[in-house]
Amino acid sequence: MTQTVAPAGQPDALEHFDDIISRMAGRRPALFLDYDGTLVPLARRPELAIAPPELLKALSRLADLMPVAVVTGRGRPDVMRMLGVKGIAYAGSHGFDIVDAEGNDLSGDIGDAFLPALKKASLALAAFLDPIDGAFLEDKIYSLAIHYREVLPERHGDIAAAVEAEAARHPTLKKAGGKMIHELRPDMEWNKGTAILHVMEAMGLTQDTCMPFYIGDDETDEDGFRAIRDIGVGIKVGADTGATAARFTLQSPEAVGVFLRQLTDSHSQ
Ligand SMILES: O=P(O)(O)OC[C@H]1O[C@H](O[C@H]2O[C@H](CO)[C@@H](O)[C@H](O)[C@H]2O)[C@H](O)[C@@H](O)[C@@H]1O
Repeated sequence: MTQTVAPAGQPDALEHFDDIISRMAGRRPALFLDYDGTLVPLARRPELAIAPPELLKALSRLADLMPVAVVTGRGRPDVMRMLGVKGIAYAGSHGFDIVDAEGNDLSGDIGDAFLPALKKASLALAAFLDPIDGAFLEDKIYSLAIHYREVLPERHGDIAAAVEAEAARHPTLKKAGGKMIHELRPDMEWNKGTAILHVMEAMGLTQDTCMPFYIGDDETDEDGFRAIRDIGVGIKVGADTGATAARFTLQSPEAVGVFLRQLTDSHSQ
């Protein structure tokens, strides 16, 4: 099932832009984009990872040319507030909360059975983290992020243990990782990859007529790269991408911006 390839140095998507375009072979692109570390650089706290106006403009232009969806670990209302771009789909909480470009719900009640456990875990972990300098809980409704980026390293072990213990108390939840965060999520086979395929189906985007791109930077994005590996193009963001199922890389969110502009230009002619 896991289809991660060795970090032998995936080709750079900007250097191989023409090759990527030629893979479309007459199909229409559909663009799936992660937010943190992909569209915007990582910051000390979630509210500081602000999308610059030129990014908002670029996404708006892209949305006029092709289907665009942001697929993020953030809560959907949060990422919609951060971007505010109309005409694109938003999948929040790793795909447990999705609306299409017109604002129609695409996720139904998929995560609802997990809400009582998430609420209990949220209250318990918020109380545990409260006295720890720099630690905080981000409640994203269908998942929880426990942030420790600003915490002294000697407390990292205590935080990881507390999250493990809370996960053990709730068999319907599972612990996952991220960049200086732990997460608690519903323990079911639903992730960014299944969410992308679900959005494609809901929007009538078939692999005969459409080639999906997924651009992301983190371990949860690997699900997205695996899901589209045989039908589209996965691009991992970062200078050191490690083992990944993505076929191409981009060095930074800035390089993502350049790639998006080139994609716009190549489709507006
Ligand atoms: O799927 P993504 O869009 O990449 O979201 C993943 C997580 O991103 C956010 O946390 C990360 O970015 C923060 C702001 O730059 C940073 O402070 C934190 O250390 C990173 O892990 C977000 O807050 C999480 O909810 C997302 O799951």
